[in-house]
Amino acid sequence: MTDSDATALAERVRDGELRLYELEDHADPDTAAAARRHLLAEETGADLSAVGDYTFDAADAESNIENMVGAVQVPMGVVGPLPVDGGAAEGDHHLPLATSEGALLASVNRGVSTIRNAGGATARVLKSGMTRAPVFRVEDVAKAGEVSAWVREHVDVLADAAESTTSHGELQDVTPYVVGDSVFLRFSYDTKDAMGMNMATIATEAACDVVESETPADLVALSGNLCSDKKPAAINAVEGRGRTVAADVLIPHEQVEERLDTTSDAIVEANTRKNLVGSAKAGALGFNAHTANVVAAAFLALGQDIAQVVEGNNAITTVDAREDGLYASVTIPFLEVGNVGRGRFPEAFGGLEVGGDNGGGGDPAGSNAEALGEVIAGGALAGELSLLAALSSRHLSSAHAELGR
Ligand SMILES: CC(C)(COP(=O)([O-])OP(=O)([O-])OC[C@H]1O[C@@H](n2cnc3c(N)ncnc32)[C@H](O)[C@@H]1OP(=O)([O-])[O-])[C@@H](O)C(=O)NCCC(=O)NCCSC(=O)C[C@@](C)(O)CC(=O)[O-]
Ligand SMILES: NC(=O)C1=CN([C@@H]2O[C@H](COP(=O)(O)OP(=O)(O)OC[C@H]3O[C@@H](n4cnc5c(N)ncnc54)[C@H](OP(=O)(O)O)[C@@H]3O)[C@@H](O)[C@H]2O)C=CC1
Repeated sequence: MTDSDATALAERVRDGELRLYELEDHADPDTAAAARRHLLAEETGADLSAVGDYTFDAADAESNIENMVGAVQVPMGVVGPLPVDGGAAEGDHHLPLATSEGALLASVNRGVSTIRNAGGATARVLKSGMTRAPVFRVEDVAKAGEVSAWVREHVDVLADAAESTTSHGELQDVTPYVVGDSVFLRFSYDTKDAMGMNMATIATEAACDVVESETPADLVALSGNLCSDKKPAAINAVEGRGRTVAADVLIPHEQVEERLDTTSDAIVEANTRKNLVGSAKAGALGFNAHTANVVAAAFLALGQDIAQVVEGNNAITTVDAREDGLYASVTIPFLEVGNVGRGRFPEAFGGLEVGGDNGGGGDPAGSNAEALGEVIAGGALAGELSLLAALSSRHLSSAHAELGR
């Protein structure tokens, strides 16, 4: 690619000959991106040289982005080693976290070193199922009842149709929900080592064809918002979505005092009044301090779908001053993670292995993605412990003044 190629391409857009989004039909993806940067810089006066200084071939991102201009760079750090005794994860793990929030990594790292010193975290994926819930229109509630009954009696027929579109996914169940003349069918899939949103959507569309041909239901929208993707929703908090994962640890009281500069009782009171009572009064769906910080930073660093952090924030943090130590847990009802699939854009993060191996070779199938979920849950637990400690020892603002400014 030469700059003159990009400039010439930009000229053709400016002259109205080409549309901005069709430049890859006329030049290689890197030149197309350069032409868009040229036009954007000209219009805005912005210096886009850093945006254009990316290290991967733009062609490798073609299934991840449209109208590409370049790449954004976010500082990435690492916390660990975090020992995780998981259902899938085992041993010590380093968790990369990408963020622009000063003090966050120091805090999570403090929680990690406290957990490590106490012998490590235990973690388990308690349920796994990626959901897609199309909405259908019917004549009336009598027909809605008829469609629901048909669906319940023909899950196997729907599974045949759905599973014909994938060589990995398995339909677990289909649950009908009715509101007047609307019927929602919440399909849940075992997506193995993939996060599975594309898989579930493609498979569900095939199943919808069967519902429309066999029942009086007419499909209105392939996603009826009861899935519920990228929106905080109680159905996910109760039923789970993606991986439902929990992590916990028991920290001797003296280690709480030595490493977190506070007491177990102070942490318990802060969690009760803040994460439980405060969240309840706020009408929050999640009862935690900042699990979204760790989920977002891990998703960014590991090429997950960053919009699905919405779900990761609906965690519940519990702490209890037991006789033999401070018991702490984080339960994340829906963590949508995967180790395989184009959506992860491995070129961006260099295929860092976290939890299980990168890719789809989990044995049993799905265990790589489960291990990733367990390590992220362990990181979220570390972040909860450290922030609760900082709040109860009154170090929050000083930490951010020192590290975040
Ligand atoms: C900042 C600290 C950790 C100091 O805490 P400290 O105890 O003074 O730190 P320390 O120097 O004694 O080191 C203790 C451990 O911290 C780690 N550590 C210490 N410094 C670093 C560093 N530079 N880089 C990496 N790791 C670091 C490190 O692990 C070290 O242990 P070691 O490994 O040496 O045995 C503490 O004051 C703290 O955690 N404060 C809380 C800050 C925080 O959690 N911020 C993020 C959340 S704020 C937010 O976005 C959410 C919020 C608050 O709005 C949500 C809500 O509403 O609640
Ligand atoms: N479509 C939508 O409505 C939405 C899509 N997304 C996007 O979806 C993407 C994630 O969806 P996802 O389906 O995971 O991604 P991909 O479609 O990118 O990849 C998943 C595919 O990888 C294949 N595969 C290969 N090996 C394995 C294995 N061991 N386990 C499981 N699958 C394997 C499967 O193909 P096969 O099925 O052919 O066997 C599977 O469908 C992200 O980019 C996200 O942003 C997010 C929200 C909504």
